Amino acid sequence: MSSELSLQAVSRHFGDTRAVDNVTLNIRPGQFVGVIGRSGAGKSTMLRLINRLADPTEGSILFDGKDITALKGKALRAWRRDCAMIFQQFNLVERLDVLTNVLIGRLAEHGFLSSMAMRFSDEERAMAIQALDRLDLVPQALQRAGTLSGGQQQRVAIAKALVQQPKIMLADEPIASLDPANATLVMDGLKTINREDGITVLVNLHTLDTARAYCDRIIAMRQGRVFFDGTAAQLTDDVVRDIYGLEGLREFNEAVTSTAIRTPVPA
Ligand SMILES: Nc1ncnc2c1ncn2[C@@H]1O[C@H](COP(=O)(O)OP(=O)(O)OP(=O)(O)O)[C@@H](O)[C@H]1O
Repeated sequence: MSSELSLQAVSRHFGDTRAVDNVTLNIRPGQFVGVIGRSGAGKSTMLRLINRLADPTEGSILFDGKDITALKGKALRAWRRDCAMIFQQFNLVERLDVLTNVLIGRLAEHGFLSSMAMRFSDEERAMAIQALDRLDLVPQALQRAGTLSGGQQQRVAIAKALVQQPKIMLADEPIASLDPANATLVMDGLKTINREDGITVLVNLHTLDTARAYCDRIIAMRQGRVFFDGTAAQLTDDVVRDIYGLEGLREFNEAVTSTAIRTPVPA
């Protein structure tokens, strides 16, 4: 199927650690997929393999039928543009204003010289303002990114990803440092983009409630393997207990409560 993302028996080992262990998944275009699991379960490594920040030890990853693990040079840069990544710590240039940070998302389209000069067209500026508008951030457009709250910074990061015009958005624990109100705004932003633009979203989450509320499909990982793959409705405590036993239920609930030990960024 066109634009399907497919992981085929993918593993990534670090010495004796099987960070990702024989994972096979097919993700249809436009799905909103949440990945949950205890710290160390392999969630980040899986996203990093998809956008080629890491390479698999075994297996292949296909998008649109093309093996993305074989891409190099220009083709690899094009894949990274198609597959935007959002990080827990926002990855913005704090001393630059919000609009410029969003425009940086366009640099993959520029040649070396125009990248160095950070020259952007009127059309690109309009695109960046429109992306900020969708995330309710136009009033902050000329403010330095470092002066925004954590939730606002994460929404800027989403706007920056959006102007890349990606086909997939990968988000590695985008709300783990945020308070609940800001976390809701960020998740709402991702959901709107998913619904309105049909962009596939794959998001690592620590809270089961968030996964249930937003995701069409939930994948739980344990020791590098897929431990559960289904809809939120299928993910009742009874189902988890039936399939995985009491130990599984305990692990499931533990897996998603570790947010409490993270330090929130002030709103
Ligand atoms: N670059 C690396 N070198 C060595 N080991 C690594 C590396 N990256 C990840 N690992 C190991 O792989 C396993 C999976 O890590 P990963 O970060 O993917 O888990 P995670 O589910 O994202 O955890 P968290 O929720 O804490 O981010 C862990 O045991 C981790 O220590």
